[in-house]
Amino acid sequence: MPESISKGCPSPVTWTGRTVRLLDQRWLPARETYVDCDSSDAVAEAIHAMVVRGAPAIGVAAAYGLALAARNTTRLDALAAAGQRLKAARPTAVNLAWAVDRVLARCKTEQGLAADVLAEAQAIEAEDLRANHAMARHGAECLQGTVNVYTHCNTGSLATAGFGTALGVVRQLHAEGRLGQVFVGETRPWLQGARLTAWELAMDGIEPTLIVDSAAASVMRSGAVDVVITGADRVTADGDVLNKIGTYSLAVLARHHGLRMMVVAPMSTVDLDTTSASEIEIEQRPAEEVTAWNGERVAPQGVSVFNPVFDATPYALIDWIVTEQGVFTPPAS
Ligand SMILES: CSC[C@H](O)[C@@H](O)C(=O)COP(=O)(O)O
Repeated sequence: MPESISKGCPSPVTWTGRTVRLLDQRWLPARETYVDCDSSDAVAEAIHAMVVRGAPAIGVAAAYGLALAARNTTRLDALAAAGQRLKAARPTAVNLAWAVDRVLARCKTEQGLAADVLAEAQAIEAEDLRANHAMARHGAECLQGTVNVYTHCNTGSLATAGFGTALGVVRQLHAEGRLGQVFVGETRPWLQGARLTAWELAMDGIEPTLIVDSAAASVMRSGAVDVVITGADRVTADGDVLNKIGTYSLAVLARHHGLRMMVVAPMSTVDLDTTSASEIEIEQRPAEEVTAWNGERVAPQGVSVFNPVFDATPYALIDWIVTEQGVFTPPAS
């Protein structure tokens, strides 16, 4: 398997030397457009607006955002302030704060600051790509024979430095000729599954079966799925998994139907400073994401909306947490 991104899928984040170029994921697959950010604050805004999304990808974008900031200042306190604004763009995926902290930790002196920041951002990007390929191999090794998969959200090249986390395992199974059917949940309200995962897989010649999220239970009951494979936005020290809203429901359903649940995430997603999910801020997004459909209002005016974009799945419901350093399994209960 070549150490590259999947065939044909454009990179979500590109350092151009003058700007951070972001593939605007809000309009995919209908329109392939790019946003050129020329400041760290523009990158922070783009992360907040979900021009770029996916835990590892926002970490890479933030690291390059600091590279932009370091072109305009040699002051470490100014760089740290830019880092704080980047971290505040989205609270749940720990890769964002991890990447900012890692870049800042490298910057001990004002001399050669711009080059140091850029080198660290490039290292973060390269390491993420390598981690994805390692996780793909580890994840596929956990599974025997031909495997029918259910996956959620988008965890592919668009969400990472390339290849993907959960989708990397799907790609690996495909490369080994062991991929059966792949069910992709549409992932309301932002439709990462329908818009992004289905698009990415098609580019690799993998034909997914797209379903509405609420069809998951009956598809599992029909016997068409062997394993649910998702990514993560944060894994706590206790092994709780924060991931796209709906992941917890899928884990409960998988356990009820006797299916396996695999979470695939690089060590940059593992937050050993947090013990359990209850300590983590779950991002809430605007009501309009739920009350409107394709720009048209569908819910009555004034309806109250609760729109958390992540949920927490307890470790006990997970069979494997796959990282580039190896596979963790919960202790037998
Ligand atoms: C590999 S990215 C981490 C996740 O598994 C991904 O599915 C996810 O939840 C991303 O959320 P998003 O809100 O689209 O940034």
